[in-house]
Amino acid sequence: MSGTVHIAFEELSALLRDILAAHGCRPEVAACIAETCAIAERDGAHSHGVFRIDGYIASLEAGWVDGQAVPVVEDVAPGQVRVDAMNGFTLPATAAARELFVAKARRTGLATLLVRNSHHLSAVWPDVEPFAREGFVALSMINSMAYVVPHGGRDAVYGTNPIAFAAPRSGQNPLVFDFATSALSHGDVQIAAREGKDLPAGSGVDAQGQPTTDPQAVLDGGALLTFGGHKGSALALMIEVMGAALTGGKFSFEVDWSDHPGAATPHTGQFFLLIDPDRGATRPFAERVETLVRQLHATGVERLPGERRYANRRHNSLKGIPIATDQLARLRSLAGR
Ligand SMILES: NC(=O)C1=CN([C@@H]2O[C@H](COP(=O)(O)OP(=O)(O)OC[C@H]3O[C@@H](n4cnc5c(N)ncnc54)[C@H](OP(=O)(O)O)[C@@H]3O)[C@@H](O)[C@H]2O)C=CC1
Ligand SMILES: O=C([O-])C1=[NH+]CCC1
Repeated sequence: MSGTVHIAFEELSALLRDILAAHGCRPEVAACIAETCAIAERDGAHSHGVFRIDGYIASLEAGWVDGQAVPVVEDVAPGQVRVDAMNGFTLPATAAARELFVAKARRTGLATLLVRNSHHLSAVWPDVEPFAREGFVALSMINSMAYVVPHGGRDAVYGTNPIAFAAPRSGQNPLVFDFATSALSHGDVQIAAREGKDLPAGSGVDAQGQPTTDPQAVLDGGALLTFGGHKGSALALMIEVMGAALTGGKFSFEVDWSDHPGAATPHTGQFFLLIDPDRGATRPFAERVETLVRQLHATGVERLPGERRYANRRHNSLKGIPIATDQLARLRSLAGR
């Protein structure tokens, strides 16, 4: 049986960077994906941590995504930036547009960033949290691949379509949440299948459209449901509109990787909105957010979204990130070490 070791964030990030570089990513691309993947592992978001490295490699090896792509940034309006990721990953595309995007939001009070022709396989809160640390309210949405049946429909049309939100707090880590609009993320279904665990009732259907709690039945031609019935379904709909129709990316149901067996990175689009709260009517905004948080605590709320991740971050930054020894050995061999 494999034991567990603890590894420093920088060491894990460097290891993942070497793996991605060894599989065809240029250095800047490898660096930003490795960092986000290591952040997810450090903060305890295992569905989008090192477990995803095989998906990145599979998409690169299948020729589905271009690890060498150089994104093209377009300055289209006073409050709007577009990026064509050129069939590369989303993270380097947003990194390339970041400076212009932030400058526009500062100048005009708000700005949108529309990324298309891009592949996203990571957790979404690392995309928005840094903006809140710079004082912005940030929102992001991404559509993915058709794994989710719309409420009232028969077949999968939507992706697991996550939404992420971040806002500054006064003297505290930003208020952050992000989640899939499906009952579960596809990553959690894969992990449940690997660990031989059942899914919660009401999260998925099998290939015949019958309710199932068997993760393998969901993976083998079945589908997920949206969370919260028609309400989650409406959010998933909005994310298709914002992530694909608005950005110029593909709808989740248009992602066709049948010619690229093994590919695992959805080729769609990502929407970002930044708002400068200093242009709002409440100043200081972050203090106003604290008034709400105090009321939540007063009514007995002990856990705000994001707090588990911040606690994991504090702990694992001190003690190291736990990782199974056989998984670490495998990562080292993938890096050619
Ligand atoms: N790139 C992509 O296309 C996709 C990415 N994803 C990513 O997968 C990850 C997991 O998604 P998902 O499984 O839906 O999210 P989770 O259900 O794990 O978490 C959802 C959010 O709710 C918070 N939360 C969870 N439980 C509680 C609680 N009891 N009280 C208060 N807050 C709570 C979490 O905070 P905390 O983390 O602090 O617990 C988090 O912000 C996300 O990071 C998402 O971005 C998902 C789908 C597609
Ligand atoms: O877990 C998930 O649902 C996904 N993660 C990246 C694409 C879809």
